[in-house]
Amino acid sequence: MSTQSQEKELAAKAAVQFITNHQIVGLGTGSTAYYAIMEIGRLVRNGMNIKAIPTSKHTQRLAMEQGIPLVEIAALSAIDLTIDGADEFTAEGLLIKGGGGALLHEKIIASLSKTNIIIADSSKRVDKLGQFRVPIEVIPMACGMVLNKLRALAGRGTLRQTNGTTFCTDEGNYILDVDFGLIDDPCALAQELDGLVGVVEHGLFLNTTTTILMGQGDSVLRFDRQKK
Ligand SMILES: O=C[C@H](O)[C@H](O)[C@H](O)COP(=O)(O)O
Repeated sequence: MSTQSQEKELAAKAAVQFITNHQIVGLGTGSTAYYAIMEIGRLVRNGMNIKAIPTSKHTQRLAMEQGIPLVEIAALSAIDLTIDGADEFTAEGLLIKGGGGALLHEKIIASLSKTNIIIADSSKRVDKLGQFRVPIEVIPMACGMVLNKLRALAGRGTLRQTNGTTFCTDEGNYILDVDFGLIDDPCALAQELDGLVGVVEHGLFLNTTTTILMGQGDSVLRFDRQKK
């Protein structure tokens, strides 16, 4: 296993220790969240009693394979704890997410969660967000219009493609991956993006994180931030 994978697994296993019996647990999406789902599956098979809510169809399939009991989001007013990955994070708890295209569900689940634990390997830590392009989920017919508007915000976007076809989210929307350079004021940018017609959601997660657990070599570093 590579060092990066080891760091992901270490962070994931450390996060799973925060789960207690009878909790509703949000399950993130991506290669780091994968390790958390595997560990939760193991604990459930050993008798842990929780219900989980997945952040994507992919995670839903994984959780079902692991025998993790699932609950519908419509049945919930709050989620106790969510464990999810990130594409970039700062020690202050600012994130870029959506590299896997699940940002909309992830943001909904994060906003419902009393505690959000982000798990990552050490390559994800940055001083300033923006090296990773910001994923923006858009209504397909509004793509061209949104790309033009983003240019006015100094954002250079490309429509996400996978294996030669346009990537579609679980909701049937498209993703624009947008380069804003290093982002001096993520809150101001998030406000601009929130105001763009045709944008469904964006990958700037600025006030949801409670704690970040980052694998580094053989250890796990913890960064805490209070949810506003
Ligand atoms: O849409 C995907 C999610 O935001 C992921 O949590 C994020 O892309 C990190 O994924 P990974 O753990 O595979 O780097």
